[in-house]
Amino acid sequence: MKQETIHIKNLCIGYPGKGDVKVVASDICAGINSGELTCLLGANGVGKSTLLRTLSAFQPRLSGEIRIEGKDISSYTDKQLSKVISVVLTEKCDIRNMSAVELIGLGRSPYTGFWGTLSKEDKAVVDHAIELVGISHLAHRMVHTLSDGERQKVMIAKALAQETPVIYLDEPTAFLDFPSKVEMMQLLHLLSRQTDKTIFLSTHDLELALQIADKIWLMDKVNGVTIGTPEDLSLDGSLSCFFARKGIAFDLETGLFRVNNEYTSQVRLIGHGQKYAMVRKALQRNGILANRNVESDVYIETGDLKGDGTFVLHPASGEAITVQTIDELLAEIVKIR
Ligand SMILES: Nc1ncnc2c1ncn2[C@@H]1O[C@H](COP(=O)(O)OP(=O)(O)OP(=O)(O)O)[C@@H](O)[C@H]1O
Repeated sequence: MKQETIHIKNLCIGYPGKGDVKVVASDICAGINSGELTCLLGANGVGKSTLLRTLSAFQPRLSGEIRIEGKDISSYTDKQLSKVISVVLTEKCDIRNMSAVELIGLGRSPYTGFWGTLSKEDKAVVDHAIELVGISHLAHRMVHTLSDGERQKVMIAKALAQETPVIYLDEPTAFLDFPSKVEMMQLLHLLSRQTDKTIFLSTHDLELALQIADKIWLMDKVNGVTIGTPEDLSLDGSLSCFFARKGIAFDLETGLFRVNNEYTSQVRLIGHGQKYAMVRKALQRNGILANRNVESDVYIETGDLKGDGTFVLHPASGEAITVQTIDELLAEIVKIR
Protein backbone atom coordinates (compact mmCIF):
# COMPACT_ATOMS: atom_id res chain seq x y z
CA MET A 1 0.00 0.00 0.00
CA LYS A 2 1.25 3.47 -0.85
CA GLN A 3 2.39 5.48 2.12
CA GLU A 4 3.88 8.91 2.50
CA THR A 5 7.54 8.23 3.31
CA ILE A 6 8.83 11.77 2.97
CA HIS A 7 6.87 14.70 4.33
CA ILE A 8 8.00 18.23 3.56
CA LYS A 9 6.49 21.33 5.11
CA ASN A 10 7.33 24.98 4.42
CA LEU A 11 10.77 23.93 3.29
CA CYS A 12 13.19 26.64 2.27
CA ILE A 13 16.38 25.58 0.49
CA GLY A 14 19.46 27.48 -0.56
CA TYR A 15 22.91 28.62 0.46
CA PRO A 16 23.89 30.77 3.44
CA GLY A 17 26.47 33.35 2.34
CA LYS A 18 28.74 35.63 4.36
CA GLY A 19 26.32 38.51 4.76
CA ASP A 20 23.27 37.31 2.87
CA VAL A 21 21.41 34.08 2.19
CA LYS A 22 20.77 32.77 -1.31
CA VAL A 23 17.26 31.32 -1.26
CA VAL A 24 16.81 28.84 -4.14
CA ALA A 25 13.21 27.83 -3.35
CA SER A 26 10.90 28.44 -0.44
CA ASP A 27 7.65 27.29 1.09
CA ILE A 28 7.77 23.80 -0.45
CA CYS A 29 5.00 21.60 0.96
CA ALA A 30 4.81 18.06 -0.37
CA GLY A 31 4.81 14.36 0.27
CA ILE A 32 6.61 11.54 -1.55
CA ASN A 33 5.01 8.10 -1.52
CA SER A 34 6.38 4.60 -1.35
CA GLY A 35 5.69 2.30 -4.29
CA GLU A 36 5.79 5.26 -6.67
CA LEU A 37 8.24 6.80 -9.10
CA THR A 38 8.33 10.56 -8.64
CA CYS A 39 10.15 12.76 -11.16
CA LEU A 40 11.40 16.27 -10.48
CA LEU A 41 11.44 18.50 -13.57
CA GLY A 42 12.70 22.02 -13.94
CA ALA A 43 14.89 24.32 -15.99
CA ASN A 44 18.64 24.50 -15.53
CA GLY A 45 19.58 26.25 -12.31
CA VAL A 46 16.11 26.20 -10.78
CA GLY A 47 17.31 24.15 -7.81
CA LYS A 48 16.71 20.44 -8.46
CA SER A 49 20.13 19.30 -7.23
CA THR A 50 19.90 21.67 -4.26
CA LEU A 51 16.55 20.11 -3.33
CA LEU A 52 17.87 16.56 -3.71
CA ARG A 53 20.96 17.39 -1.65
CA THR A 54 18.79 18.95 1.05
CA LEU A 55 16.41 15.99 1.12
CA SER A 56 19.39 13.63 1.48
CA ALA A 57 20.89 15.79 4.27
CA PHE A 58 24.02 16.46 2.21
CA GLN A 59 23.35 20.13 2.85
CA PRO A 60 21.28 21.85 5.57
CA ARG A 61 17.84 23.25 4.87
CA LEU A 62 17.43 26.99 5.45
CA SER A 63 14.14 26.42 7.28
CA GLY A 64 11.07 24.19 7.35
CA GLU A 65 10.43 20.52 7.99
CA ILE A 66 11.65 17.32 6.33
CA ARG A 67 10.26 14.15 7.90
CA ILE A 68 11.34 10.69 6.81
CA GLU A 69 9.11 7.86 7.96
CA GLY A 70 7.62 10.27 10.50
CA LYS A 71 10.94 11.41 12.03
CA ASP A 72 12.64 14.75 11.44
CA ILE A 73 15.69 14.33 9.20
CA SER A 74 17.97 16.04 11.75
CA SER A 75 17.15 13.44 14.38
CA TYR A 76 18.84 10.71 12.30
CA THR A 77 22.53 9.96 12.81
CA ASP A 78 24.59 9.52 9.62
CA LYS A 79 24.58 5.77 10.13
CA GLN A 80 20.81 5.65 10.65
CA LEU A 81 20.32 7.83 7.57
CA SER A 82 22.43 5.49 5.46
CA LYS A 83 19.92 2.75 6.26
CA VAL A 84 17.00 4.93 5.18
CA ILE A 85 18.21 6.86 2.13
CA SER A 86 20.50 5.87 -0.71
CA VAL A 87 21.60 8.39 -3.29
CA VAL A 88 22.63 7.68 -6.87
CA LEU A 89 24.60 10.53 -8.39
CA THR A 90 25.33 10.85 -12.08
CA GLU A 91 28.90 12.11 -11.99
CA LYS A 92 31.16 9.67 -13.75
CA CYS A 93 33.26 8.36 -10.90
CA ASP A 94 36.78 7.21 -11.65
CA ILE A 95 36.65 3.76 -10.10
CA ARG A 96 39.59 1.53 -11.03
CA ASN A 97 40.47 -1.98 -9.94
CA MET A 98 37.01 -2.79 -8.70
CA SER A 99 34.51 -5.20 -10.16
CA ALA A 100 30.80 -4.41 -10.40
CA VAL A 101 29.94 -6.94 -7.70
CA GLU A 102 32.52 -5.41 -5.35
CA LEU A 103 31.11 -1.93 -5.95
CA ILE A 104 27.57 -3.18 -5.34
CA GLY A 105 28.86 -4.83 -2.16
CA LEU A 106 29.85 -1.35 -0.88
CA GLY A 107 26.12 -0.72 -0.63
CA ARG A 108 26.21 -3.06 2.37
CA SER A 109 28.67 -0.82 4.30
CA PRO A 110 26.01 0.55 6.73
CA TYR A 111 25.55 -3.06 7.90
CA THR A 112 29.09 -4.43 7.87
CA GLY A 113 31.84 -4.08 10.46
CA PHE A 114 34.95 -1.90 10.27
CA TRP A 115 36.65 -4.06 7.62
CA GLY A 116 33.57 -4.18 5.44
CA THR A 117 33.63 -7.96 5.22
CA LEU A 118 30.42 -9.27 3.69
CA SER A 119 28.55 -12.02 5.53
CA LYS A 120 26.65 -14.78 3.75
CA GLU A 121 23.46 -12.71 4.19
CA ASP A 122 25.11 -9.57 2.79
CA LYS A 123 26.23 -11.54 -0.28
CA ALA A 124 22.68 -12.84 -0.74
CA VAL A 125 21.37 -9.23 -0.65
CA VAL A 126 23.97 -8.20 -3.25
CA ASP A 127 22.99 -11.13 -5.49
CA HIS A 128 19.32 -10.23 -5.17
CA ALA A 129 20.05 -6.58 -6.11
CA ILE A 130 21.99 -7.79 -9.17
CA GLU A 131 19.09 -10.00 -10.15
CA LEU A 132 16.50 -7.23 -9.70
CA VAL A 133 18.41 -4.89 -11.99
CA GLY A 134 19.13 -7.71 -14.45
CA ILE A 135 22.91 -7.33 -14.61
CA SER A 136 24.22 -10.82 -13.73
CA HIS A 137 26.26 -10.73 -16.94
CA LEU A 138 28.09 -7.59 -15.72
CA ALA A 139 28.78 -8.70 -12.15
CA HIS A 140 32.42 -9.63 -12.69
CA ARG A 141 33.32 -6.88 -15.15
CA MET A 142 35.66 -4.12 -13.97
CA VAL A 143 33.64 -0.96 -13.37
CA HIS A 144 35.86 1.28 -15.52
CA THR A 145 35.19 -0.93 -18.55
CA LEU A 146 31.40 -0.49 -18.37
CA SER A 147 29.35 1.80 -20.60
CA ASP A 148 27.48 4.74 -19.04
CA GLY A 149 24.20 2.82 -19.05
CA GLU A 150 25.76 -0.32 -17.60
CA ARG A 151 27.54 1.66 -14.86
CA GLN A 152 24.30 3.46 -14.04
CA LYS A 153 22.58 0.10 -13.53
CA VAL A 154 25.43 -1.03 -11.26
CA MET A 155 24.94 2.14 -9.17
CA ILE A 156 21.23 1.37 -8.90
CA ALA A 157 22.02 -2.19 -7.80
CA LYS A 158 24.38 -0.71 -5.18
CA ALA A 159 21.52 1.50 -3.93
CA LEU A 160 19.24 -1.57 -3.79
CA ALA A 161 21.90 -3.51 -1.88
CA GLN A 162 21.84 -0.68 0.67
CA GLU A 163 18.27 -1.80 1.42
CA THR A 164 16.90 1.67 2.11
CA PRO A 165 13.20 2.48 1.78
CA VAL A 166 14.12 5.67 -0.12
CA ILE A 167 16.28 6.05 -3.23
CA TYR A 168 17.14 9.45 -4.69
CA LEU A 169 18.70 9.74 -8.13
CA ASP A 170 20.15 12.90 -9.62
CA GLU A 171 19.59 12.85 -13.40
CA PRO A 172 20.01 9.08 -13.84
CA THR A 173 19.25 9.32 -17.55
CA ALA A 174 21.65 12.17 -18.33
CA PHE A 175 24.35 10.35 -20.31
CA LEU A 176 22.23 7.62 -21.82
CA ASP A 177 21.10 7.08 -25.41
CA PHE A 178 17.36 7.15 -25.99
CA PRO A 179 16.59 3.40 -25.70
CA SER A 180 18.74 3.23 -22.54
CA LYS A 181 16.88 6.23 -21.08
CA VAL A 182 13.58 4.43 -21.65
CA GLU A 183 14.96 1.21 -20.20
CA MET A 184 16.32 3.03 -17.13
CA MET A 185 13.02 4.80 -16.42
CA GLN A 186 11.05 1.60 -16.92
CA LEU A 187 13.41 -0.24 -14.59
CA LEU A 188 13.01 2.40 -11.87
CA HIS A 189 9.25 2.36 -12.31
CA LEU A 190 9.18 -1.42 -12.04
CA LEU A 191 11.45 -1.37 -8.98
CA SER A 192 9.17 1.12 -7.22
CA ARG A 193 6.33 -1.36 -7.73
CA GLN A 194 8.23 -4.58 -6.98
CA THR A 195 10.11 -3.33 -3.92
CA ASP A 196 7.61 -0.73 -2.64
CA LYS A 197 10.46 1.77 -2.40
CA THR A 198 10.13 5.53 -2.60
CA ILE A 199 12.01 6.50 -5.75
CA PHE A 200 12.56 10.19 -6.41
CA LEU A 201 14.67 11.44 -9.31
CA SER A 202 15.51 14.62 -11.13
CA THR A 203 15.52 14.61 -14.90
CA HIS A 204 15.41 16.75 -18.02
CA ASP A 205 13.71 13.93 -19.95
CA LEU A 206 10.33 15.50 -19.91
CA GLU A 207 8.44 13.28 -22.35
CA LEU A 208 9.69 10.13 -20.69
CA ALA A 209 8.83 11.39 -17.23
CA LEU A 210 5.32 12.31 -18.40
CA GLN A 211 4.82 8.81 -19.76
CA ILE A 212 6.37 6.77 -16.97
CA ALA A 213 6.28 8.68 -13.65
CA ASP A 214 3.48 8.25 -11.12
CA LYS A 215 3.96 11.80 -9.85
CA ILE A 216 5.60 14.85 -11.33
CA TRP A 217 7.13 17.76 -9.44
CA LEU A 218 7.39 20.86 -11.60
CA MET A 219 9.89 23.27 -10.12
CA ASP A 220 9.96 26.82 -11.35
CA LYS A 221 11.13 30.19 -10.12
CA VAL A 222 7.72 31.87 -10.30
CA ASN A 223 5.33 29.19 -9.06
CA GLY A 224 7.64 27.17 -6.82
CA VAL A 225 6.92 23.44 -6.83
CA THR A 226 3.69 22.12 -8.40
CA ILE A 227 2.90 18.44 -7.84
CA GLY A 228 0.50 15.95 -9.40
CA THR A 229 0.07 12.98 -11.68
CA PRO A 230 1.13 13.80 -15.26
CA GLU A 231 -2.53 13.65 -16.28
CA ASP A 232 -3.77 16.05 -13.55
CA LEU A 233 -1.00 18.49 -14.43
CA SER A 234 -2.09 18.27 -18.09
CA LEU A 235 -5.73 18.89 -17.30
CA ASP A 236 -5.22 21.79 -14.90
CA GLY A 237 -2.94 23.62 -17.35
CA SER A 238 0.18 23.42 -15.15
CA LEU A 239 2.21 21.69 -17.87
CA SER A 240 1.26 24.12 -20.64
CA CYS A 241 2.03 26.98 -18.34
CA PHE A 242 5.31 25.47 -17.17
CA PHE A 243 6.66 25.03 -20.69
CA ALA A 244 4.97 28.04 -22.26
CA ARG A 245 7.69 29.05 -24.61
CA LYS A 246 7.59 30.25 -28.16
CA GLY A 247 7.50 27.30 -30.51
CA ILE A 248 6.50 24.66 -27.93
CA ALA A 249 2.91 23.63 -27.36
CA PHE A 250 1.44 21.08 -25.00
CA ASP A 251 -0.96 18.74 -26.78
CA LEU A 252 -3.78 17.99 -24.36
CA GLU A 253 -4.98 15.04 -26.40
CA THR A 254 -1.72 13.10 -26.34
CA GLY A 255 -0.39 14.60 -23.10
CA LEU A 256 2.89 15.31 -24.91
CA PHE A 257 4.74 18.35 -26.18
CA ARG A 258 5.06 19.26 -29.79
CA VAL A 259 7.02 21.81 -31.70
CA ASN A 260 4.82 24.49 -33.19
CA ASN A 261 5.54 25.10 -36.85
CA GLU A 262 4.95 28.30 -38.73
CA TYR A 263 2.99 27.54 -41.89
CA THR A 264 3.48 29.27 -45.21
CA SER A 265 0.94 27.23 -47.21
CA GLN A 266 -1.66 24.51 -46.80
CA VAL A 267 -2.86 21.37 -48.52
CA ARG A 268 -5.81 19.01 -48.11
CA LEU A 269 -5.07 15.40 -47.18
CA ILE A 270 -7.33 12.47 -47.93
CA GLY A 271 -6.75 9.28 -46.01
CA HIS A 272 -6.48 7.92 -42.53
CA GLY A 273 -4.26 5.88 -40.28
CA GLN A 274 -0.52 5.89 -39.88
CA LYS A 275 0.34 7.04 -43.40
CA TYR A 276 -2.02 9.99 -43.11
CA ALA A 277 -0.38 10.93 -39.81
CA MET A 278 3.15 10.60 -41.21
CA VAL A 279 2.39 12.65 -44.35
CA ARG A 280 0.81 15.34 -42.19
CA LYS A 281 3.84 15.37 -39.89
CA ALA A 282 6.33 15.60 -42.78
CA LEU A 283 4.41 18.41 -44.49
CA GLN A 284 3.96 20.37 -41.28
CA ARG A 285 7.68 20.06 -40.55
CA ASN A 286 8.16 21.68 -43.95
CA GLY A 287 5.85 24.59 -43.17
CA ILE A 288 2.74 23.22 -44.93
CA LEU A 289 -0.41 22.95 -42.86
CA ALA A 290 -1.94 19.63 -43.91
CA ASN A 291 -5.10 17.88 -42.84
CA ARG A 292 -8.47 16.76 -44.13
CA ASN A 293 -10.19 20.04 -43.18
CA VAL A 294 -7.98 22.29 -45.27
CA GLU A 295 -9.59 23.64 -48.46
CA SER A 296 -7.14 23.66 -51.35
CA ASP A 297 -7.11 22.90 -55.09
CA VAL A 298 -4.09 20.66 -54.60
CA TYR A 299 -4.72 17.55 -52.54
CA ILE A 300 -2.91 14.37 -51.52
CA GLU A 301 -4.18 10.84 -51.09
CA THR A 302 -2.07 9.29 -48.39
CA GLY A 303 -2.12 5.71 -49.62
CA ASP A 304 -4.09 3.89 -46.99
CA LEU A 305 -7.24 4.40 -49.04
CA LYS A 306 -6.02 2.36 -51.99
CA GLY A 307 -4.10 -0.03 -49.84
CA ASP A 308 -1.18 -0.21 -52.29
CA GLY A 309 1.08 1.93 -50.13
CA THR A 310 1.53 4.73 -52.67
CA PHE A 311 0.99 8.45 -52.18
CA VAL A 312 -0.90 10.36 -54.86
CA LEU A 313 -0.43 14.07 -55.35
CA HIS A 314 -3.23 15.82 -57.27
CA PRO A 315 -1.97 19.18 -58.59
CA ALA A 316 -4.43 22.03 -59.28
CA SER A 317 -4.16 21.14 -62.98
CA GLY A 318 -2.62 18.27 -64.91
CA GLU A 319 -2.09 14.61 -64.16
CA ALA A 320 -1.96 13.06 -60.72
CA ILE A 321 1.56 12.05 -59.59
CA THR A 322 2.04 8.73 -57.80
CA VAL A 323 5.10 8.25 -55.58
CA GLN A 324 6.30 5.52 -53.21
CA THR A 325 7.86 7.45 -50.34
CA ILE A 326 7.25 10.61 -48.35
CA ASP A 327 10.65 11.87 -49.45
CA GLU A 328 9.53 11.70 -53.10
CA LEU A 329 6.21 13.29 -52.19
CA LEU A 330 7.99 16.26 -50.58
CA ALA A 331 10.14 16.68 -53.71
CA GLU A 332 7.03 16.73 -55.95
CA ILE A 333 5.27 19.24 -53.68
CA VAL A 334 8.26 21.57 -53.91
CA LYS A 335 8.01 21.45 -57.74
CA ILE A 336 4.36 22.53 -57.87
CA ARG A 337 4.47 25.18 -55.13
N1 LIG B 1 27.40 26.00 -3.52
C1 LIG B 1 26.56 26.93 -3.99
N2 LIG B 1 26.57 28.18 -3.46
C2 LIG B 1 25.73 29.14 -3.92
N3 LIG B 1 24.84 28.94 -4.94
C3 LIG B 1 24.80 27.71 -5.49
C4 LIG B 1 25.65 26.64 -5.07
N4 LIG B 1 25.37 25.55 -5.81
C5 LIG B 1 24.40 25.91 -6.65
N5 LIG B 1 24.05 27.20 -6.48
C6 LIG B 1 23.02 27.97 -7.20
O1 LIG B 1 21.74 27.47 -6.80
C7 LIG B 1 20.85 27.51 -7.90
C8 LIG B 1 20.26 26.11 -8.11
O2 LIG B 1 21.28 25.23 -8.54
P1 LIG B 1 21.03 23.67 -8.77
O3 LIG B 1 22.35 23.07 -9.12
O4 LIG B 1 20.31 23.14 -7.61
O5 LIG B 1 20.06 23.71 -10.04
P2 LIG B 1 19.53 22.52 -10.95
O6 LIG B 1 18.08 22.74 -11.11
O7 LIG B 1 19.98 21.22 -10.39
O8 LIG B 1 20.27 22.83 -12.31
P3 LIG B 1 20.71 21.85 -13.54
O9 LIG B 1 19.45 21.38 -14.19
O10 LIG B 1 21.47 22.79 -14.41
O11 LIG B 1 21.54 20.74 -12.95
C9 LIG B 1 21.63 28.02 -9.09
O12 LIG B 1 21.37 29.40 -9.22
C10 LIG B 1 23.08 27.77 -8.70
O13 LIG B 1 23.91 28.74 -9.30
